Amino acid sequence: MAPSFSDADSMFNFVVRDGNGVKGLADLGLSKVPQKYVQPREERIDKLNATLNNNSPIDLSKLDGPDHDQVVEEIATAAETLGFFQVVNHGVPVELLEALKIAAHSFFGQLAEEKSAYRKGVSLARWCSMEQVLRQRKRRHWSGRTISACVILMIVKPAKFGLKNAEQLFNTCISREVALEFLRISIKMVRKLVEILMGKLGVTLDDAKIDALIGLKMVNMNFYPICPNPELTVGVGRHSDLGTLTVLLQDGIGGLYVKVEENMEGKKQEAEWMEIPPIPGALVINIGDTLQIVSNGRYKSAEHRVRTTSVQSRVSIPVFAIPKGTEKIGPLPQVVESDGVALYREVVFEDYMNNFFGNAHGGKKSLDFARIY
Ligand SMILES: O=C(O)CCC(=O)C(=O)O
Ligand SMILES: [Fe+2]
Repeated sequence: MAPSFSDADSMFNFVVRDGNGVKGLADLGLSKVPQKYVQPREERIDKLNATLNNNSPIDLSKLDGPDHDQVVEEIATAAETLGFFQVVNHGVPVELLEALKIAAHSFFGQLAEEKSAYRKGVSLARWCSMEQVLRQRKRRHWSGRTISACVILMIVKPAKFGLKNAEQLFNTCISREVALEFLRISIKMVRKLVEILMGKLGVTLDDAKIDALIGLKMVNMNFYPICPNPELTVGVGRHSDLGTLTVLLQDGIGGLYVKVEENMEGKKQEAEWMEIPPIPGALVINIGDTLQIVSNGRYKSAEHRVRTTSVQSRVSIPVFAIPKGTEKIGPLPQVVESDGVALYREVVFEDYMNNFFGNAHGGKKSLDFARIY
């Protein structure tokens, strides 16, 4: 029998405590989402009012040929304007991308009891409903995700953590080799992109400095169950990513929207939302807050959000490349010198991160923590 959710806690218990996730709600076959998931009008995503980003994906293999400079230009321009672009010929084999998407579906397709082996406090490879993260919020997101910063630690050194179920996770959903390969190639690409973007600022960073910017890697798996009311809900609300760069694998369903605040001439305009459409074989790259700070505002950390879907469940797998907590993050001196002013102060990344996760912030307010002007 379907649970009745007579009070605020009973639904939370069903979704979080009992490990059913939002998927559990979706599986009840509700004809309308519970009120808690209905977003205020200004947060809803109006598909018909959004534009489509029809930029061609950037072909990274051309970095090794005569078109090198043009490709560098395309990358820098995208980072300076939208803060989002897509890449092909990135080195991750298509079969590997497919295996990752299947793994995400198979993880979330497990029974609540099976997934509970990975719940917070039980396993370092943990999964949670967005609710767990967003309990304080008035309105909830129609999605679930694994928080797998620790998965990465485990795929590298599972024994160190004494976690038997790390093996189990990787046997059930994906082989450790596949996950590691994705991480390895993605990070190689991130390193290259950081070098290129820094180069365009006139700065050459040594390996240690690049490591400082991308020292931690987190891989999440996001799951957006079928939703009866995509027009009323959000999969993930407006936010920017906190790190340096994010590499995102999205499946073919679509629903990722980026806020466009400037027109082609770089002038402020009334914000519009633009969909980043799925392109088979491509990976999405976006700039995070850290890179905006380090570049003194030259590269744009893009505000984005995700629509829910009524057709088929959607998965996405972001790799977040972020600094280590102890790193100090601030505008690069060479850039400040040429700009004549520092727009951000130097912050310890851990403080930035605590502020980022500790406060419900709509959009890009997270950057205010470091902003001077
Ligand atoms: O699912 C997506 O397309 C994007 C997810 C996202 O923005 C995130 O995990 O930070
Ligand atoms: Fe994001």
